[in-house]
Amino acid sequence: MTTSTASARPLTALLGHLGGERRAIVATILLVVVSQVCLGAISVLLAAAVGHAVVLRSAPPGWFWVLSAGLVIVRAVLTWGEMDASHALAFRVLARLRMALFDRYAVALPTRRRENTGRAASTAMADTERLEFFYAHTVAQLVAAAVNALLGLVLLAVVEPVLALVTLTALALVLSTVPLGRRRLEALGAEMVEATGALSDRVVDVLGGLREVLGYGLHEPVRHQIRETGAGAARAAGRLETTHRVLAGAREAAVTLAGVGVLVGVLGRGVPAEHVATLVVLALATVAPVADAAATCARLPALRAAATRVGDELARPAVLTRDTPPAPLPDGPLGLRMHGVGFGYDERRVLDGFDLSIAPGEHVGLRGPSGAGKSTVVSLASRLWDPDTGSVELTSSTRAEVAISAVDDAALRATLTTVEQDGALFSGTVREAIAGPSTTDAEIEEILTRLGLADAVTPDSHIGEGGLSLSGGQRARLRLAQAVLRRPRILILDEPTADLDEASARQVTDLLGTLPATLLVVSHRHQTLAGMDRVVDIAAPEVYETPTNPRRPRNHAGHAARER
Ligand SMILES: Nc1ncnc2c1ncn2[C@@H]1O[C@H](COP(=O)(O)OP(=O)(O)OP(=O)(O)O)[C@@H](O)[C@H]1O
Repeated sequence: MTTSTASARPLTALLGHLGGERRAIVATILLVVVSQVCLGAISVLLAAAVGHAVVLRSAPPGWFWVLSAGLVIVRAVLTWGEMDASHALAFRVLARLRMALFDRYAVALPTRRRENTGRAASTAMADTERLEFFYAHTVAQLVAAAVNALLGLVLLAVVEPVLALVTLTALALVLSTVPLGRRRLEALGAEMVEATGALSDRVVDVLGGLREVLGYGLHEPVRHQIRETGAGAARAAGRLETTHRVLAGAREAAVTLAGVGVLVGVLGRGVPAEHVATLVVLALATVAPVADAAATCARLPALRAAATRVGDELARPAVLTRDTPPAPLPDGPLGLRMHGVGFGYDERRVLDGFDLSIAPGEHVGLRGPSGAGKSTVVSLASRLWDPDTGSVELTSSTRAEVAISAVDDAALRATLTTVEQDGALFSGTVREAIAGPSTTDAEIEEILTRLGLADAVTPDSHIGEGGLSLSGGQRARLRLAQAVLRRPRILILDEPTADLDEASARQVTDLLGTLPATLLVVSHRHQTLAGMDRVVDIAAPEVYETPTNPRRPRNHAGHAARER
């Protein structure tokens, strides 16, 4: 669910997110304006040369060639510079818009509520690409057409006011095509953006669930859905193109009218024959760029729809807030305390007044019925989301507690590592997938051995996209290895042994028992929970089990007695 900013000027509103690029946009506009005027001047000079040669049967004077050659050189340099500048600007605009969106997604988390990420992806990828072109090229084109038209009209008015009047009429006709189909273009543009968003949703869904498509034989229904959604997008695009073509025809007619009108005016007013071509070309050079700009304006509704979607995404309410300045983390072992935590997805409450306190260095298990909210506790304890009520704090034996929301994000991630139930591994080698910046191969080999993976993979083994070439249990253990190699002070694990056989689960439990980190482990498996100092039942958090792991030396003296 997004909150619409409903900005009346969505394209202008996004300028606020382009920061330093506004200067570059102005510079590109200046380049394009001068380049456009040069082009107009070259066309008019050539027409003058032709008129001179055909009617007077003589070559134009020397200054003419010098001026023409100078303009051609200036235009060539400007075109080159403009291409260079506007391409670079387009990339930077794209990067800025995407970074602004990703920054917002990082605190607004579309996945927190059951939203389809395809739409967010479509906005971040496709809409931003449409807009990149607008800020880097279109604005400059519109301004250049306006300046060029103004100069052309002034020149024509100086030579012969009637010609300026005829050209002005043609310009008015060209411009009248802009509001002409506007409502329809707006509706069709919004429909097309909506339809391509829906298509993106479907495609992202199917790509994410390819195995299910194969496993359940869903080819036909999936194909049908994509075909239908694609056909909807194609129909919207088709209607949009037809409207554009009709309007383009009207604009061509207006440009032709300008040429013919000026020709008639010139002939009627007895202008010398050698100037006829010059004046007709001047009129055409005045009107044609405006016709191109009008064609661009006709595409603005689709761009406005894209800008509205980007603006809406950027206005998503944050579910993570950042305190500034960030609070420093205490040194030494850290504990974790959740106090009176309440949380719900949309209207549905999952946690209400939830309390959990883990002493520095303590290993705590969390269990409870399916759907009771254990993974939600993991997300809140890891600060992937913020609670609606209550607090989550990091505690230390030497300093006052620090609200987890007050800790700088990078410092928090270096301190607290979470292994989620369905977490992903990146493709590449085992080393690339699991090693931290200073991890040695010896450390990787040691942990692979301890987790029973050394026979299956080496640091150089390729694991495929998302670890596809591994079994589910191997993937789960590699994700654990990745977390352990980061040497976090707090490690939070959601079902680390769910995919494992007894022997592998025992290896994991044994490894966890030797970790100096503070541990919170969600599990349904008795054997895994038995390795913890203490187990909390989420359904009855006030009832704490007695320590189940006499093998592990307790390094959090006093805490357990206090809790029980
Ligand atoms: N992203 C989400 N959007 C909306 N509701 C959600 C979301 N994630 C979980 N829920 C709902 O919140 C409730 C708690 O889910 P959670 O995954 O925390 O339970 P759990 O105790 O970890 O379950 P399990 O043991 O089955 O993994 C469930 O009813 C679930 O449907």
